[in-house]
Amino acid sequence: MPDEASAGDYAAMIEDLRGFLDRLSSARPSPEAVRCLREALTGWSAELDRSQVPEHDRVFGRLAGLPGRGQTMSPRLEIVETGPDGSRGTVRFGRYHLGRNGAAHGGSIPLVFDEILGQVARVNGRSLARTAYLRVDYRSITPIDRDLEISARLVSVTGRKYVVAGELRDGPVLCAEAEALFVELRPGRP
Ligand SMILES: CCCCC/C=C\C/C=C\C/C=C\C/C=C\CCCC(=O)SCCNC(=O)CCNC(=O)[C@H](O)C(C)(C)COP(=O)(O)OP(=O)(O)OC[C@H]1O[C@@H](n2cnc3c(N)ncnc32)[C@H](O)[C@@H]1OP(=O)(O)O
Repeated sequence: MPDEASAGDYAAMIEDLRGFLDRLSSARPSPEAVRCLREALTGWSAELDRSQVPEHDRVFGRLAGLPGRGQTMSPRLEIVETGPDGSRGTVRFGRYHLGRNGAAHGGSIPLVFDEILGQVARVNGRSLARTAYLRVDYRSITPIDRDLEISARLVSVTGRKYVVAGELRDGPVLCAEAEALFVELRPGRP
């Protein structure tokens, strides 16, 4: 993990990256801008090639406490409250997550549910749990570019099995709901 000072920089860089992806996805850059961007990306890929590390030394997605735990794969999720019975927070789907007509892409919604529901299983579990199934019902379109409320609650625990349910809301509107089963890994199982 980075030290405290560089963790702050890393967190800010992840926010910049989210902003960049939003801008890129809603831009029509000129051919010259595309060429420049490509050159810059090629340079940064070469730089990052010099600091590749094994999985357990990665920083991306391992900064618990940061929105989205410091990763950009799923929309920006900020947990406001968490406990053994459940969690709640806010999530913002960016322009990067646009499907069509102002609605978030249907595949980006399970990503966020897997995150928040998985955290509830994790809080309750004795060891790591994996998603066995994740069912999402889309009830209404999920708008991008504004904070939505998301919640997860523990439904049942049966041996190694944790059933967790979640809701995504835009004010009074239920956008989607989900149910997932997380199964605690057997000892020694990768
Ligand atoms: C080192 C520092 C790390 C720092 C990290 C820092 C910060 C991170 C912070 C936070 C992270 C927080 C949250 C994490 C976020 C997201 C979580 C995402 C998790 C995933 O995204 S993970 C990827 C997708 N996931 C898979 O890649 C699973 C592939 N799969 C398997 O790995 C196995 O399949 C497994 C393990 C699921 C089960 O395998 P198994 O051998 O242990 O158990 P078995 O098959 O015996 O099932 C036991 C009982 O579950 C029932 N059961 C099983 N599957 C079922 C199904 N689908 N439907 C209904 N019932 C089912 C059986 O029927 C039986 O039930 P019963 O006991 O009643 O008979």
